[in-house]
Amino acid sequence: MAEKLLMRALAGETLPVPPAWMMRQAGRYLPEYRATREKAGDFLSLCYTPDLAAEVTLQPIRRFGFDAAILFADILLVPQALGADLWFVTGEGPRLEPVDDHRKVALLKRGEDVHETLSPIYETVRILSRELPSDVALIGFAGAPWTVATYMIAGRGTPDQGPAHAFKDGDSAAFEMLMARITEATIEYLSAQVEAGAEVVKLFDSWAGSLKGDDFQRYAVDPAKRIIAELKARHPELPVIAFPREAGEGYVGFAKATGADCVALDNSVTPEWGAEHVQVDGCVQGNLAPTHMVTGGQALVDEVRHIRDAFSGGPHVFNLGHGITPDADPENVALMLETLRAG
Ligand SMILES: Cc1c2[nH]c(c1CCC(=O)O)Cc1[nH]c(c(CCC(=O)O)c1C)Cc1[nH]c(c(CCC(=O)O)c1C)Cc1[nH]c(c(C)c1CCC(=O)O)C2
Repeated sequence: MAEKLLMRALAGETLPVPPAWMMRQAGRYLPEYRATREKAGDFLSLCYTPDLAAEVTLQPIRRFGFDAAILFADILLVPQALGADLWFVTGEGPRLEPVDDHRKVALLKRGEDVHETLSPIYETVRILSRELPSDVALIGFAGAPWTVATYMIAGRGTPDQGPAHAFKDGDSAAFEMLMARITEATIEYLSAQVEAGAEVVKLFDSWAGSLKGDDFQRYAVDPAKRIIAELKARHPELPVIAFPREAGEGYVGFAKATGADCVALDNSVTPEWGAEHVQVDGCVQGNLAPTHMVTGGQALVDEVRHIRDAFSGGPHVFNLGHGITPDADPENVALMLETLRAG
């Protein structure tokens, strides 16, 4: 069988039709997701029940025929595995026991100890690698250390990552220790996903855009570089997608600086800019605005063609610029794929 389209694009091949998948493709906009989540009881039980997590991973593949499946889990399972209590408040989002001083950081678990909590996730990956259609690639993932740290320090999502910036600037030794603990755990977690059958991994740095100047190098580039180097030492063929969301100028040279095989772009940059400044170094992923999945129509069709054409000169993985939202219409997802593949 010819190699999977996603693997070919990540290896640097320019394809006539790019492979496509969507961030948060298994999610609340799908009635079948909501039904399975109900069966699990709540979001975290869904993440930790391998049969059900595999089921929701497969739902968008069956319904739409994406070229890749992304493991169903969450970036906040790593803090939980490190020992910080995690829960989700319906309609509000995640809550964690804050890790906001030196003592609490020192009490976190180390590296390989995270497997105890995370082993159900590896079982989900094993089920998926058996059950996915042979032409669909399986993507594993984790949060990048800075983004994970922002939730751990504040104990919740924050609009400007203020508590994390204050901790970084106020107690840099404790902050560096926290970043190191998350980095170690992330290497172990992603490596175990690969051993279980993930073919690609993606690092989500959703809040990279709030790191300015030297901080971007130290807390977005350097940890990604370390994680990627260690993963590639253990798994030399493994492609890695990095997503330093809203990095702006920081996207330029990010692949070279970190060793990532593909850089995912959010929709604050134009595809023309991305082609000129980022795709010159290799594969890019992105970058349709998620709002098109709500509004649809001719604007969606035009924008899918625009993005496809702008990136047609090099390796490209078609995706949204951020996750699909719960108010999206599944019909628009089908229209997006049909437009993309119609040439
Ligand atoms: C920051 C972040 C989180 N989680 C994630 C990120 C990075 C990407 C991004 O910036 O969106 C990543 C993530 N979260 C989820 C996945 C699964 C795979 C996928 O389909 O993309 C992935 C890759 C499932 C999820 N993670 C979450 C849901 C919704 C939970 C539900 O069913 O109620 C899903 C499907 C919950 C979650 N998880 C998180 C938040 C802030 C929330 C609450 C907000 C929300 O509800 O959308 C943390």
